[in-house]
Amino acid sequence: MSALLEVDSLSMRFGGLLAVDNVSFSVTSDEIVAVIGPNGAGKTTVFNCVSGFYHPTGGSVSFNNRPIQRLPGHRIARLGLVRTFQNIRLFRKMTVVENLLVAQHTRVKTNLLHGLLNSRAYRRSEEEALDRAVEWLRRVRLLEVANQPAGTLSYGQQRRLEIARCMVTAPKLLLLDEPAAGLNPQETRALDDLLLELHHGHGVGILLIEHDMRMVMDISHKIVVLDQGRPLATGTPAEIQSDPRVIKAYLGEA
Ligand SMILES: Nc1ncnc2c1ncn2[C@@H]1O[C@H](COP(=O)(O)OP(=O)(O)OP(=O)(O)O)[C@@H](O)[C@H]1O
Repeated sequence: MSALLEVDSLSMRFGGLLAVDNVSFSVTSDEIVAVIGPNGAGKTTVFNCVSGFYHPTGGSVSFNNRPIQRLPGHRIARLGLVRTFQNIRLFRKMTVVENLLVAQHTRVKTNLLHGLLNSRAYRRSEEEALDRAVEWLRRVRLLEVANQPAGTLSYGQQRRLEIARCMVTAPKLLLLDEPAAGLNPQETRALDDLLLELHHGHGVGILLIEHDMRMVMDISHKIVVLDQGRPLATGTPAEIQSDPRVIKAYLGEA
């Protein structure tokens, strides 16, 4: 299967600091790929380069065979590459369902005039957006809290809402920055199931940064290990777990 995301010789320099140094990897729509490494290894910087928050200072990023390293984040999102953040970023005062409706506004195909005239096309697209929101709330088990302000949800629920917010835009690739952070073991297991369902049931490629090694080893097909910005190893969970360089740099510390 050809790669959905191709990261080639990626580098990112901040003044004197080379935060990402010559990193290459790929993700197909058939894969769950994890990026791991000690604190400060450059994981989030790689995500920021891939999702258009930073323009890399070297190398290239292509998505569906199209170079994206110079595109702004919103254009990349429209191509089908969407992300979550380490710190949850929801509209806390809006209700859960409103968060999912807002997320779809770049997608709903109507213009301002249609909206002003309350045309049939506009109403239909709004109805479809609501149907999609409800469907995803059901899948992430948040339907019963649909009308509560997002800020009142538990941490685990907010994490699931963030994923639903990505999914209503029908992405091809989902980037998740520490999705299990702050979750209890039970919630983390539920997250495993959700990610596997997205992958199997919806054909979405997944690239995640995660410190929870149990989760990484259980659900990833491929793991990319970074250390001080540099690529240390890439392989299957079994290969990574038995790689002495990785054990020394990372797993040995855990
Ligand atoms: N905007 C920035 N300006 C300057 N330095 C930065 C910037 N963003 C990141 N860095 C530096 O780049 C290095 C890599 O940081 P990054 O956040 O990518 O690491 P990480 O692997 O995601 O770490 P963590 O696991 O703690 O989230 C760090 O030394 C960090 O201080």
